Amino acid sequence: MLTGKNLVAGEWRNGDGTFTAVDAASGDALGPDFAEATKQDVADACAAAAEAQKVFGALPLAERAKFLRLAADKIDALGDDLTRRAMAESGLPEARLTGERGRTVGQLRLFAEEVEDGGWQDLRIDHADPSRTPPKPDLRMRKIPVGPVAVFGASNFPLAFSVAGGDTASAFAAGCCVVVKGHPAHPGTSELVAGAIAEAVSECGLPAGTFSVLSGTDYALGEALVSDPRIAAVGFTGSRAGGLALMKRAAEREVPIPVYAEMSSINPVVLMPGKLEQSAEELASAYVGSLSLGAGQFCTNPGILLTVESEATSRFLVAVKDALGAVPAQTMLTSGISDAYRSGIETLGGLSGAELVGVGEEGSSACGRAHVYTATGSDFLADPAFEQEIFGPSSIVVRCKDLREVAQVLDELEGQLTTTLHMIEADYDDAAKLLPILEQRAGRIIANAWPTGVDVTHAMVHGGPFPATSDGRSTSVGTLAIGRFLRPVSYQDLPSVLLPQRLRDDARPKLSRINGEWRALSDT
Ligand SMILES: NC(=O)C1=CN([C@@H]2O[C@H](COP(=O)(O)OP(=O)(O)OC[C@H]3O[C@@H](n4cnc5c(N)ncnc54)[C@H](O)[C@@H]3O)[C@@H](O)[C@H]2O)C=CC1
Ligand SMILES: O=C(O)CCC(=O)C(=O)O
Repeated sequence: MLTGKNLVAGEWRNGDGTFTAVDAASGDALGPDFAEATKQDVADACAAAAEAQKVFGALPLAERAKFLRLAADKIDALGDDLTRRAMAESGLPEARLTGERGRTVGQLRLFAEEVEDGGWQDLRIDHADPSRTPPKPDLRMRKIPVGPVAVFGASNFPLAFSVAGGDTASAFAAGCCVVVKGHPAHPGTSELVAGAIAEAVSECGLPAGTFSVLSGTDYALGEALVSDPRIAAVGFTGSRAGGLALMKRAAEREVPIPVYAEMSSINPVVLMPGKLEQSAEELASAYVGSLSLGAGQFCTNPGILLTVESEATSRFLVAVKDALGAVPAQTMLTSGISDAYRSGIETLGGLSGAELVGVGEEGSSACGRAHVYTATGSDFLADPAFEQEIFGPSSIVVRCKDLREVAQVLDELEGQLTTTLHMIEADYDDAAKLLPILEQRAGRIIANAWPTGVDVTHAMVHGGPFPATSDGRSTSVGTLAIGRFLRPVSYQDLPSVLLPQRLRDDARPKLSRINGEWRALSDT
């Protein structure tokens, strides 16, 4: 079924040389050979995207929504072939990938509803007042797509953060054409999804340049894509080094562009004393479950847990050791990622004050073995190396002498995607004192749950201050993500016939801001 070719504006192309997909568990090659996309492919995909942008960016919202829904249907129709290929390439289990497929099509459909709602256009009208000195002009504002977006597929979510993942869905919803740099760890999965979207593009009568997918192993491919003058913004999920390199490239362009990169986060979890006293064993088992989920390959992994030194903390650590003993080693996404995990663990274990709490079961070299370390608050504060993200099933329990030291550690941490408080009512006064710090540190604050697992909704923020993301003012999950790929335009004193339809006096948008007042449809 697979051709190994890249999708360049509707055309399936061979490239310059080939690379091989690898079965994550066995290390065996998976056919066919995959084409390395060329610089010419980048140039052609971007030129076609710029042309297609004129049509796709101007589509009526109902048609844009129809395209998103058809794309979701086409991915659904790939059925188990898609799941099986993603399982082989990523080593992730069937249940996880079935769930991820549901999330992927679900978010395309949610964005379709969001497109139709139109509230994200943020329509504003300020009527003219010729009697004012100086005369006040008529001003009408809406948000429009920024232009073609480059999306870097992530290795750890081969569906929900890849070819048709959240970045692609939100860029399409904003009205932007998309050129994807496919992740070389799952080229077959990428090709299947690319084919589904290409069919939706064609059946909706959209220009073929609306969507392209270029896979390859060479960083030069991603650099060429970010450098292309027709690309207007970038979405990325991956390593801190990769995100920083692409941000630098984007900033050095003749016309710099924004890069929305989600990179590195250790997601601090605080066990408040009242809750820990009551539920040490239960918390330990849930903690080990969260840190080892999906071989720990989540940017929301709870990489650091903070407690206050006590008898309950000792009980918690014993329970963590016991729970870890039963955690099977799980296949990691790539040999590079499992090598990086092993070396990260070795570095952490060698830091002054780090003590091993326990380990999971041992597995093959393709697997990640769960590890939990502990250190005191003062050892942690003495060495910034403790807060390096280790991508995999590991975490560190930091034992602080009191809640002031907990606050101090939180205050010293870099920006995070999430922060979590486990608490009972008796802890609320102390929790209230920590909240201002947590808000400064992260994009999402969680109570009595674990950070892994991100709901795709309207109020979700999957973002946070650097290095969690390159721009803490945005999110890569949920409908708010559309805002990354929009820019505002004001129309001053334009004759009504030349105005965008939704800004005319006879239009009835659901919500708009007229002379500063919010108007719902029923008021107009
Ligand atoms: N925090 C997170 O959500 C994630 C973190 N990671 C981290 O990244 C490491 C490597 O995993 P990958 O998924 O392969 O991420 P990666 O950042 O190495 O690669 C992601 C994509 O960006 C491209 N890329 C990376 N560096 C580039 C550069 N300098 N110039 C141009 N293109 C570049 C790659 O070709 C790939 O398509 C993991 O060991 C882990 O530490 C990986 C996935 C998610
Ligand atoms: O936990 C999730 O569902 C999303 C995590 C994520 O964005 C990531 O690991 O890259």
